[in-house]
Amino acid sequence: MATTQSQAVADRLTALTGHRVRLAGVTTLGDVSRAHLTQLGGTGVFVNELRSRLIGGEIDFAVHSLKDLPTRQDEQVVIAAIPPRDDPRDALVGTAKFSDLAPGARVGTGSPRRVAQLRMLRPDLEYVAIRGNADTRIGKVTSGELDAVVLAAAGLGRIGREAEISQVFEIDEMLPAPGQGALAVECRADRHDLIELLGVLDDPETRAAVTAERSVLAALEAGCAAPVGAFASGDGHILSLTAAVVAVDGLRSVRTSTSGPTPAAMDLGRELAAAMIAEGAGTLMGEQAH
Ligand SMILES: NCc1[nH]cc(CCC(=O)O)c1CC(=O)O
Repeated sequence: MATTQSQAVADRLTALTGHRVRLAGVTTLGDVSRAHLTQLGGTGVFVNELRSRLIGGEIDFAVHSLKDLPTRQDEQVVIAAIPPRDDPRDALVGTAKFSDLAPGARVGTGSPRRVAQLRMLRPDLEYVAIRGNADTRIGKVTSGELDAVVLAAAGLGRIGREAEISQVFEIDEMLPAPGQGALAVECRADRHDLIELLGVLDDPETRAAVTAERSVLAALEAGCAAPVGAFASGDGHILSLTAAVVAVDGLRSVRTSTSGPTPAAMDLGRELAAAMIAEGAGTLMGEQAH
């Protein structure tokens, strides 16, 4: 997935600027370790290795899945571009549609956000914690070990396995992770010419949407492993933002929506998070902080 999405960004940059791009593959701890992501310190494990190569000058820019970026920005690097977003939704790869799975069916996902929301929809299924890349996860369905797995539709599209999707969850039933489906193109903060060059890849509408979503996450002081979903979309002027915190038992949730002027995306997220905390979101998250 990382190679495909990096190559797509490289090709687009070449098409728009004429600059040739050479891919430098980087294997991170997150790729090789079998430990659960939460034990490795979250998805920051994918990001830190790339950032240290940027800072060391070994590579000029890095392509990340935006949802894997910690909300606190490292000041030595900047997000020079956020390209147009792919499908932000979650998808089921399985033997049947979600509503048609038999009671007790085994559904794999490593994400507390997904488990919590799936439990709200189908408390009668068994949720199994899994890790590994998309191929490994899908393999557990093919082998019969699991009846279904839930993955990001965008990731499945990037690895050419969208044909195996049995159902795409609507945003209303399953709020995606903040930034899901979007990419971030990062470079060193002192490379002004490069920042300008990479700017051709930026999609302001996507940037505004993911800014609002990530601002909710930051204001809730939550990370990528938190059961927090957020999604924003707009018409270029007004941004609509919905966010939810769901207890992993799937019994309680705080869900709120708001809308406001697109340039105020950051404030919109912050205000929504404050409203969620007032409704008890902090308590819900605190319960799973152990
Ligand atoms: N945490 C891993 C990760 N990071 C980005 C994606 C998918 C692509 C995307 O959301 O941009 C995935 C896999 C998944 O959630 O299924």
